[in-house]
Amino acid sequence: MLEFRVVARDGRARRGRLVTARGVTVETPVFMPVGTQATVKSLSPDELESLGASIILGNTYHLYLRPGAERVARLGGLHRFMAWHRAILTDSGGFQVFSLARTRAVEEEGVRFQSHIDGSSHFIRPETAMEIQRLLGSDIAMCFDECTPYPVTRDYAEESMRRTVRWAERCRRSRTGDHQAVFGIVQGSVFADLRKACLEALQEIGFEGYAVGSLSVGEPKETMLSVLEELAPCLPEERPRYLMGVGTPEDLVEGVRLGIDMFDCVMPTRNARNGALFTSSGNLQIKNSRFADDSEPIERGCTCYTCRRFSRAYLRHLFLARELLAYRLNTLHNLHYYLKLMADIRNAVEAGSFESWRKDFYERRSGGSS
Ligand SMILES: CCOC(=O)Nc1nc2cc3nc(NC)[nH]c3cc2c(=O)[nH]1
Ligand SMILES: [Zn+2]
Repeated sequence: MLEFRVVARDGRARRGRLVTARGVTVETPVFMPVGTQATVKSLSPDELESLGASIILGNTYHLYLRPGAERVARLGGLHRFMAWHRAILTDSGGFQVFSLARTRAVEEEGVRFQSHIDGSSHFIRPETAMEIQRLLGSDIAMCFDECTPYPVTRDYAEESMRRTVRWAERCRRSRTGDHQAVFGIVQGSVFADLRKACLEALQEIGFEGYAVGSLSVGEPKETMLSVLEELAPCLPEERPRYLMGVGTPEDLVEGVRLGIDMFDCVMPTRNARNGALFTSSGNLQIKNSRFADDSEPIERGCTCYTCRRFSRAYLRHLFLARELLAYRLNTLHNLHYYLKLMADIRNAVEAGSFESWRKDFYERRSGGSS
């Protein structure tokens, strides 16, 4: 059973503590680095630990296609396979099937799709998604849902949401792994009444945590925030709240302010590989020629491995030379930035000073008192 306690509140923001059934503690609000193919790209598990990561994401869709869930189970499960002994949340693959797979057909029974790797045909039912996550042995499994694109008509959103609820029922009844919690995913696109109807139906079924799906799928920022503003307070107080696929540093701050506990996003790791680096005053693109002779670190005062040792000039050189070390050093910095941001947010919520911390956060980003 997944334990969760809110230990402090500051407005709608919550400071909480998750303890997985295996006994791993996750301080919330938390950012979960994405480890799509059983690795957070370019980093070792020891480096992830030293960055302070407590929980990472694994992608069911990818691991099902390669190397296969049965193979990972035969080798002792995902934690042992990738030597990561803290917490793992696996997504159900719903989003990947909708965003990655070639040709797909959604039926009541499940989703038919072709692998983006070799074009082979597959059919995933909600029960299959839960079986895959059981074999992987993650600490938190996600229901198989239908991620609704943006924009859609209200009828489409309602039809899709009702299917997600029927699938959630089937997921709840599926056999799950020992010590594995299951989260439901709230759908309903941008329609507040559909979102609330979905949440009520999911609470009827009963889950250990509740995720907000189909956001950060191309909708305007203010639309995402208004959906959250209305929905977040309705999510069960005493259960973890997870906003999927979000987001930029500003999104994390606003998500916490609206009562979200858990976040995942490929941004820090993907941007690192594209040379886009996060700093307190905004992003910098390391390949920019203005850094050619810059002996400063990415960000003065950043305590990450990269900033303690290397100059912007060196990082630009590595990036232009497509040296593998570029991806590692950029990723170490960006993940450090995200994980440190969440640690600062946790301290501010705990101290009851989140609003003043938030004001400083924005001042620094608008080139204020840096
Ligand atoms: C992480 C759990 O994912 C699932 O099992 N289904 C799911 N995943 C999503 C991932 C998303 N990423 C973004 N933006 C980058 N939006 C997302 C929505 C979903 C979703 O509705 N449903
Ligand atoms: Zn740094």
